[in-house]
Amino acid sequence: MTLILQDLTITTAGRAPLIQHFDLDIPAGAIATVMGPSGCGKSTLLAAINGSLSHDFSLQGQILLNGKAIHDLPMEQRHIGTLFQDDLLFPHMNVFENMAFGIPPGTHRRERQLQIETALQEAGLAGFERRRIDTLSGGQRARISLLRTLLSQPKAILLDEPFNKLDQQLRSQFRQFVFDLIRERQIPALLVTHDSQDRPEYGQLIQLENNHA
Ligand SMILES: Nc1ncnc2c1ncn2[C@@H]1O[C@H](COP(=O)(O)OP(=O)(O)OP(=O)(O)O)[C@@H](O)[C@H]1O
Repeated sequence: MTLILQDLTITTAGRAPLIQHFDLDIPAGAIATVMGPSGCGKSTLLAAINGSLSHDFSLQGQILLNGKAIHDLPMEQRHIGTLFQDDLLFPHMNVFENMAFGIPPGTHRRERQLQIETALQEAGLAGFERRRIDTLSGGQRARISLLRTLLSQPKAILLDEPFNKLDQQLRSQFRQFVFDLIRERQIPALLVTHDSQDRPEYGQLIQLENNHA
């Protein structure tokens, strides 16, 4: 699986292009990092990739996932998982119910149960199925959120500052957990961050400028 961005230009009416002639090639299991000042277009770039770009923007160029052009497909057909600063879990539901949202519809009940159980075991959270989200620690919630994304079998993962709300120690633990799973599953990933410590030791670094001021 590879994610390739080819000659991407993102514009909005009446302003200089936000992103211009942008190229990036992310092989399976690699994590590329995008950094840059506030407003330079990091989140907009991710939105262009996962199909949630606002209609205020226009996009030129190509986005290829495993060789297939996805830039004209609706979000649900792109198979891209995104993790945000907020874990977007439903606090009053339990872990099982939250994780079940990640599993493709039509999956048999027993199979769904097995997938959730296995994922929890691998993450050191065996037996957490019936725990309500609002009784979990920040680190546990972060892990559940990543597991839910992985259950949807994404072909690429976008990380939009997902470590931001965690304190220093949890932050480095969760970062390692995310990086290890991405490498293990051989999924291409794109990380957006303000903090150079969030970068994996390997992978490209792309510095965006603020062209849009
Ligand atoms: N719907 C929109 N229409 C027009 N301009 C927009 C829209 N949404 C965002 N922008 C502008 O696009 C630019 C890029 O925003 P974006 O959120 O991608 O930046 P960012 O690099 O992710 O910033 P931050 O680090 O603060 O999250 C900003 O100047 C923002 O004001």
